[in-house]
Amino acid sequence: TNDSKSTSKNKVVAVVGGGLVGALNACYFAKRGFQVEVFESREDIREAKIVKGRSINLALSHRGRQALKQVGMEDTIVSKGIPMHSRMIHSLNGTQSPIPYGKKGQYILSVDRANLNKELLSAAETYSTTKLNFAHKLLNWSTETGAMTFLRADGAKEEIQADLIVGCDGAFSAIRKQFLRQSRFNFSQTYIPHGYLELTMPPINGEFAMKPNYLHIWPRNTFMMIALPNLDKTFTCTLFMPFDEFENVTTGDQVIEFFQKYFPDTIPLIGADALKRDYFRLPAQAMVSVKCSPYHLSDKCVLMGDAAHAVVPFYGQGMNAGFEDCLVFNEIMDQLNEDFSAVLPEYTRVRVPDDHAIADLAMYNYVEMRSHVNSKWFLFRKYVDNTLHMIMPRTVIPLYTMVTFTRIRYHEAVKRWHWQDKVRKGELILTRGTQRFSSCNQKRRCSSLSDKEMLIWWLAMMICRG
Ligand SMILES: Cc1cc2nc3c(=O)[nH]c(=O)nc-3n(C[C@H](O)[C@H](O)[C@H](O)COP(=O)(O)OP(=O)(O)OC[C@H]3O[C@@H](n4cnc5c(N)ncnc54)[C@H](O)[C@@H]3O)c2cc1C
Ligand SMILES: Cc1cnn(-c2ccc(OCc3ccccc3)c(C(=O)O)c2)c1-c1ccc(Cl)c(F)c1
Repeated sequence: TNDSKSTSKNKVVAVVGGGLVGALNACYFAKRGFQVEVFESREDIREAKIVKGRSINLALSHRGRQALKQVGMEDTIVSKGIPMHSRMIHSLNGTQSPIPYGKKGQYILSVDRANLNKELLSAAETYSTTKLNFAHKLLNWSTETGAMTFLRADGAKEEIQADLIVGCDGAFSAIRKQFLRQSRFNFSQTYIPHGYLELTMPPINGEFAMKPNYLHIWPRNTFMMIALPNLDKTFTCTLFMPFDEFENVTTGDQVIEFFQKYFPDTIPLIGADALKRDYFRLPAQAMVSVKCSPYHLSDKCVLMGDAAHAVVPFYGQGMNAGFEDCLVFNEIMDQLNEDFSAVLPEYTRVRVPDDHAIADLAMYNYVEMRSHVNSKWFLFRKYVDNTLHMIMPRTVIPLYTMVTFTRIRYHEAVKRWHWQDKVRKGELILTRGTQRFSSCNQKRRCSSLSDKEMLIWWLAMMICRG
């Protein structure tokens, strides 16, 4: 109704954090007619040189694209992304095996992080009601009055009030610090023993060194490496390795020895000298998983993005989940007529189970990949997934497909995955042949599936193992 529009017109929303989620959120609130003030501790990255120490490119998938689409940014971002239609699994002997992600339209996009952030900041700035305040670092805020204290580049402190505070200040959120003092606020933080570092794979004779439209993966159990393509025809390779191992590799020769053993095909592509140089450019970065609830504090403050749920990057969903946070919050704003006292608790009720689910899924993927995913196992698992999905498209949807190519709520995808696994377990009983009736009497069937369906499962397994 008009009066709700007029009230949002003079309501101030403070977005703390001008990273990927904060910048997108600014677009969402500005589009609704709010006065938006973004406070970002760093200088304006559109003027600064490359930001070091962050992942250089990211995989954008369906959830993130839908969130960008809502504020008219999807085409701008997708046009500067590189589609990855399949994984390319690199075996130790240098064999490369492509496995498609799905049907024709199902691809993920490699996008440049800094460019994405710049585009979103500039998009936010196109709204007359948005102001971007750089070099403003939140020091503290009062949960009683909502007053925020910022430290400015000139060392002065500035106190700011707002009608709503949106904490988008990342995994080590200063906004969240005040939540920790509240009764019944749940918080957990886990650093995993792996670190990551990024290496650049340059073009060869002006062309990509590897096929560009693939997510290149070198699964080596404890060690994994991935490579995502960039518009300048380089690849950004991310090496994941336990910190203990990083500590063992301290000289250039040891780097070459390590790559010779685990990623031999990449040495000529990255270049031995570049490898020795880039490997020591920055220390390996840590990866943390943060879960918390509730995401809101009365009608005053709400956490989104990594500030609410930092996830380990083994599903390529952190940013996609944070972008989807903005979309879900916006949907609830529509449903509850922008009444913050109703919207915020509803956002917590709806979103916490989903963000906790993706945090758990990412951690599960990490544990699964580091424990027994080498290239053979990776290929086998994906062949099984794709074959069963082909045979029974409505009954079996691979978990990766539900997470990456649909907006099935993350926690629903997990529930469905467990159900499918139970059915798969049922199938295993069948394929154990004679054992089939040892564990249950002749009359009663061991699983709910019909013999015909069991036979299909069994055939599928045989095909995959073939
Ligand atoms: C190695 C790696 C690979 C990844 N790959 C992918 C991928 O392929 N796909 C994907 O979807 N996600 C990926 N992610 C996750 C993704 O990077 C994060 O989920 C995403 O950056 C979260 O965005 P955010 O805006 O919530 O937080 P951030 O990007 O951390 O932004 C927070 C912002 O707040 C600012 N800030 C912090 N403290 C304050 C303060 N006190 N006052 C003011 N401002 C402050 C920071 O300067 C920053 O600009 C990856 C992450 C890593 C580490
Ligand atoms: C950046 C990004 C975007 N998506 N994924 C991703 C993640 C996991 C996947 O499968 C898990 C699995 C394969 C085989 C058996 C169990 C689980 C697949 C897949 O199915 O291709 C793709 C990543 C990624 C991020 C880090 C590492 Cl280390 C990595 F390898 C990939």
